[in-house]
Amino acid sequence: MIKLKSVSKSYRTGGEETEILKDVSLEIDKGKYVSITGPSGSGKSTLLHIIGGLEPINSGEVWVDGQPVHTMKDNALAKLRLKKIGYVFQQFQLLSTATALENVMMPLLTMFSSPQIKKDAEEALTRVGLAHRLNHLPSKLSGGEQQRVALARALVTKPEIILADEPTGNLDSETGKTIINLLEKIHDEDGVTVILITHDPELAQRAEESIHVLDGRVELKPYKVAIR
Ligand SMILES: Nc1ncnc2c1ncn2[C@@H]1O[C@H](COP(=O)(O)OP(=O)(O)OP(=O)(O)O)[C@@H](O)[C@H]1O
Repeated sequence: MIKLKSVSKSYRTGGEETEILKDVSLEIDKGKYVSITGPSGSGKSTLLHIIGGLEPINSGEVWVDGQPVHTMKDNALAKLRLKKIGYVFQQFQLLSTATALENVMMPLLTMFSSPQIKKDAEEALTRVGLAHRLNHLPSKLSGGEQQRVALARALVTKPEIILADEPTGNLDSETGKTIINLLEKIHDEDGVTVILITHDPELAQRAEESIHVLDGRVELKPYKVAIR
């Protein structure tokens, strides 16, 4: 379960404080598929970063799987992220000098011995349909393939939560759909909690619940039947 209790977040730039999230409370049950929508600049990424322990808050509480993210020190946060959370970003964020396989092995390097790392990374890449692209550099892959590598990298640690920040934003709509289909498959098969930021209302409605961010507040609305 992910729980935010009265969370406020502001940024200070040039001596000016801008409040992005105001007294936000919400709960996301384990295994849910949730979309986050809202206008540009409303604070969607900020909210995702707060949930993932990447961004400190000004006040309130953030709980992830019973752990108090708001009070945890950097080391403990890094462990929590590594063990429980997989990230997928709009810009893929792959290491350009490393092959697909090496990119996916990266999160595991601190966790296991090397034969196991390679096997797990190959498995993750096979799962996203890239068994034939293991040794390609990102520059030799299409945008959709790069995002699939990023998805494999997020999966490889067997996370409980996948946070996806507009993963289709840099892809054409058909390629974007293949990424969303994969995310949905992973959610359905592994029971992973998925939180997806999207500007596409059609994609947002495929989730079980949607969080709408507007003027610093959030509204959580259930979709009675996920449209798939
Ligand atoms: N590190 C930062 N320092 C100062 N202001 C920031 C910082 N990060 C984000 N902001 C501001 O906070 C607001 C919310 O940003 P955020 O990226 O969360 O919005 P978003 O809803 O994800 O936007 P988009 O849909 O355009 O990606 C924006 O006005 C942004 O300029």
